[in-house]
This record gives sequence, structure tokens and C-alpha cells, in this order.
Amino acid sequence: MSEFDDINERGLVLVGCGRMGGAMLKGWLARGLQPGSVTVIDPKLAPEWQDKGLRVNAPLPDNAAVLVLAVKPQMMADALGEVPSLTDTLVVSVAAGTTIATYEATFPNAAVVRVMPNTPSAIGQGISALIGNHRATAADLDLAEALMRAVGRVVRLDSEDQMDAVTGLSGSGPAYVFHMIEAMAQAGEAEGLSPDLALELARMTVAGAGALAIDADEDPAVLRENVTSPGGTTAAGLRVLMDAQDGLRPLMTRTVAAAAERGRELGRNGK
Ligand SMILES: NC(=O)C1=CN([C@@H]2O[C@H](COP(=O)(O)OP(=O)(O)OC[C@H]3O[C@@H](n4cnc5c(N)ncnc54)[C@H](O)[C@@H]3O)[C@@H](O)[C@H]2O)C=CC1
Ligand SMILES: O=C(O)[C@@H]1CCC=N1
Repeated sequence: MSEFDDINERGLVLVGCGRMGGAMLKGWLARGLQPGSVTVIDPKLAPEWQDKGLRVNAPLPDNAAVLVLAVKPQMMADALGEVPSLTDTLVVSVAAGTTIATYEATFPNAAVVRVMPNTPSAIGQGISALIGNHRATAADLDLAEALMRAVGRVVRLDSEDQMDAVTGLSGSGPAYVFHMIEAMAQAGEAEGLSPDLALELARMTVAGAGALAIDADEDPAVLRENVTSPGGTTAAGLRVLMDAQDGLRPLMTRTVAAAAERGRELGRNGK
């Protein structure tokens, strides 16, 4: 008995198997989804997926349990045009911006769940937020949640309006953190460290701090204070980083706002 029994019997269709679709598929197969029950539609499927026993660019099953849409928002109209009408198939989309109403226009009777995952899903460390349409039952939401739990944690939203903020924070967020690693490494180089040493120190500092933030009982603010000796080095650094005008907080506010606004724009016009 597996959480994917119904899917193994009726099938899952994955439209778009790039970075996000591929990361999810990896997690599902590791959690017991049978490759033969998965139909992957992707005109440019990476070679790594060709010999895994998946149904690649094959005719779609009549009554698949789930249709997962993981193409770029700009390609969504084309992709939706290629999917025949569905009977009793849960539609799950991970696309940024594209609204539930867009999927309802194509599949008027379908239960739809919109999800925002992130790329740490590739190593089972993602976080996904999800929300369903009015046709999505508790069982539909549970199924979507089980799929996303295969690649990390899951939170449920109260309203679709929250999705663009989620996208700007946790969907895009890994890129901010990777840039922070780059910036910290460059700053170490500016202080005379070799590029390799600076990158190793920056990468492990971010990874370790992230792991501690998850593991510890204390808030991040307390963990920060634990590093900060009065009159010490961290206090000197944080005076710059936490400057009310020029510090990270106003910069991050503008960063997340810009990403969320782009999500809203994609939702309005799909481009
Ligand atoms: N990459 C990320 O960090 C995240 C991406 N997303 C969402 O996931 C979706 C996919 O993004 P990525 O995986 O990064 O893009 P990607 O470019 O890596 O993958 C998209 C895949 O779709 C395929 N494709 C294009 N047109 C198609 C069509 N008509 N039918 C079937 N397949 C088609 C492409 O060949 C490609 O393999 C986007 O909507 C994005 O907003 C969501 C959260 C995080
Ligand atoms: O950049 C993007 O539009 C996608 C959505 C969230 C992360 N990547």
C-alpha cells in the first residue's frame, strides 16, 4: 500500500521535465511511483530520462490520476493546447504567475491545485506552497501534498493572492541565497583569501547556518545574537548589514517585491 497506488494504477502525466519537473519526478520515483505509470511530455527531454522505463512523448492515458504542468509560464498556452480534455484528472501546476482561472478556462470541470515549489526539491529539501480551486476536494489536496512531500516540506495557503509573494520569497529565494554565497566569497577574496578557499568558507557557512536555523529551537534573531559578541567582529559587520537605510532588510524587501510583482504581471498577461 503506497500513497501513489491510485497514480500507479491510472497514471501521471508530466508536461515539462526540465529543472523543476525533473526534480519532482526524481523524488516521486524514489518514493515508489512506478516509471511505467508516468507519461512525460517534453519535446527536449534530457537524455538522463530516456532509459528509465517512463512513457516518453507517448499518447496520454484516458483517465490519468494527475496531470502535472511544469513548463515555463510563457509556454503554458501552447502546452495546454496539446492536452486533450480530461476526465476526473487532478491538474497540478507549478508555474509562476499562471492563475488557477487560466487552467479552469482549459479544463472547466477539473480540480486544480496550484503549487509553488523551489529547486532544493532536487535533493528532497524543497518547500512547496499549494492552494486548490473550488473543485479540489480534501482528497485532491492530500494527493497534491503527498506528491510535493516527496521532494520536501509543504505548506497550504488560504488564498491564491498569497502565491506571488510565496513565489518572490521561497520560489525565487534559492537564487538570492546562491547570490549571497557568491557575494560573501567575493568579499572574502577582497580581504585576501584565495577564490577556492573563500568559496568553500562561504558555501559551508550558508549551508551550516541554514541547517542550524532548521534544527535549533531558537528564532533566527537569537541565533544571530549568539554569534554576536559585544564589541566584537560580528557586531562591526552587522552594523553595515543591518543599516536601516542601506542594509539587507530594505534591499530584501525590494527584491521580494520585484519578484512578486513579476509573478503578478505573468498572471495578468502570461509573458
Ligand atoms: N526553476 C525554479 O526554480 C522554479 C520553477 N518553477 C516553475 O516551473 C516551471 C518550469 O521551470 P523550469 O523547470 O525551471 O524550466 P525548464 O526550462 O528547466 O523546464 C521546462 C521544460 O518544459 C519543456 N517544454 C517547453 N515547451 C513544452 C511543451 N509545449 N510541452 C511540453 N514540454 C515543454 C522544455 O523542453 C523544458 O524541458 C516554470 O513555470 C517555473 O515558473 C517553480 C518554482 C521554482
Ligand atoms: O524565476 C522564475 O520565474 C521561477 C519561478 C520561481 C523560481 N523560478
